[in-house]
Amino acid sequence: MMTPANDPIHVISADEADMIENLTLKLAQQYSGPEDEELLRELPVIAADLPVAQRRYIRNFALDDHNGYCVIRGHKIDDERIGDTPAHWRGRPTPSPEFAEEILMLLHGALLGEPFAWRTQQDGRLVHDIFPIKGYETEQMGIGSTELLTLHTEDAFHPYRADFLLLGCLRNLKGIASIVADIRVDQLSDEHIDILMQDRFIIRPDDSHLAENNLTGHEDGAKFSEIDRLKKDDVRVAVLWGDRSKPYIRIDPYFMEVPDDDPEAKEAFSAAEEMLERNVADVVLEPGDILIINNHRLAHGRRAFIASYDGRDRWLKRVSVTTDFRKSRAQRGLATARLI
Ligand SMILES: NC(=[NH2+])NCCC[C@H](N)C(=O)O
Ligand SMILES: O=C(O)CCC(=O)C(=O)O
Ligand SMILES: [Fe+2]
Repeated sequence: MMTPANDPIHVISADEADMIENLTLKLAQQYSGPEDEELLRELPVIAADLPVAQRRYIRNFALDDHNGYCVIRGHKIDDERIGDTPAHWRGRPTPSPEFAEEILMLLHGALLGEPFAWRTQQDGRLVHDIFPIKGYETEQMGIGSTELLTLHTEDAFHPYRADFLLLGCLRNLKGIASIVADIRVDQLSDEHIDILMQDRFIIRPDDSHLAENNLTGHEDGAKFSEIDRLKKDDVRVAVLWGDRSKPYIRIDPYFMEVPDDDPEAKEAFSAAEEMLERNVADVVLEPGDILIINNHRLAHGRRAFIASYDGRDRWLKRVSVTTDFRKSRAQRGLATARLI
C-alpha cells in the first residue's frame, strides 16, 4: 500500500481474535512474567504469528508517520480471568492473572521497536497499570480521575521518551474517553513555527516520576537523583522539531514554563496550546482495544471521571516503545536491559 492508511481503527475478525487469544494464553503458561528475559528476546519472533493484515496495518502506520494514533480492535478479554481492577499497581502477583494481555501488548510493541520502561515509574515494571487509585483523584497522573488529564507527550521531559506508546484496554464500563490532539501545522503562523522550533521552553519531569509517588520507603531513592536534577534545572527545549511541514511535537504545558523575559516565546507557546485544544477528539477504548500512539505526532490525555473503587473501574495497560535502543545504552547497564 503506497498511501497513508487513513482508517484509524483496524478491526480484527472473530477467528483472528480466537487465534491470538490461544497464542497469548499458551505463552502465558510458558514464561514467568512480562520481564522474563527469554520472552523479551523472542517477542519479535513470536509476533510473526500475529495475523498478516494486522502486522501490515501497524507497519504502515509506523512507516508513514502521518496519523497520530491508531486502534487495533477486537481482541478478546476474559473479564472473569483478569479479575477485579486492582486497588494499586504495587503488590500484584507475577505472573498476574492478566499476563496474557500483557504479552499481547508486548507483542504489539515488538512490531514497532523495543519495549522499555523507567526505573522511576511503577517500581521499574515494564508493563504499567493505569487505573484510578484512592487518594490520587486530583493528581495529573494516569492514576488520577476527577480532573481532566491534560494533553501531553508521554514523558515529554525526557530525551529518551517513547517513540510509540501503547495503551491496552482491559475494562472501561463507563466508556471514559481518552483524548487525542493532532498537530495541525496549517493552524500556526510561520513566525510561531520558527520560534517553536527553538530551545526556548522550560520543561520539568511530570509527577509520575517523582520519588514521593513511587517509593516504598525501603529503597534508597538514588535512582530519582536524575529526576531531581531535571526538576531543578531549567532545561530548555523546542516544542516542534523535524520536518517543518509535518513537524514532531514535544509538549506537556502543565509541566512547562516559558521564561518571563521571552514574550515572543510565550505567545508562540499559547498558539501551540490553542492549536491542540482546537483539535482535541475523544477516543473511547473498549476492552480488547490497543491504542497505538505516535508519541511525536500526537498529544494525548483523558477525560475526568468519578472512580468507584469497587473492582469495576476503568483499567488500561501501558507500554513504551523505542525505535532506538542505542541512544539510552549508557543508562541501561546491559545491552538487553530495558530500564532507563
Ligand atoms: N499533563 C500531564 N498530566 N502530564 C503527566 C502525564 C501523566 C504520566 N504520564 C503518568 O504516568 O501518570
Ligand atoms: O487513561 C488514559 O486514557 C490515558 C492515560 C495517560 O495518558 C497516562 O497515564 O499517561
Ligand atoms: Fe500519557
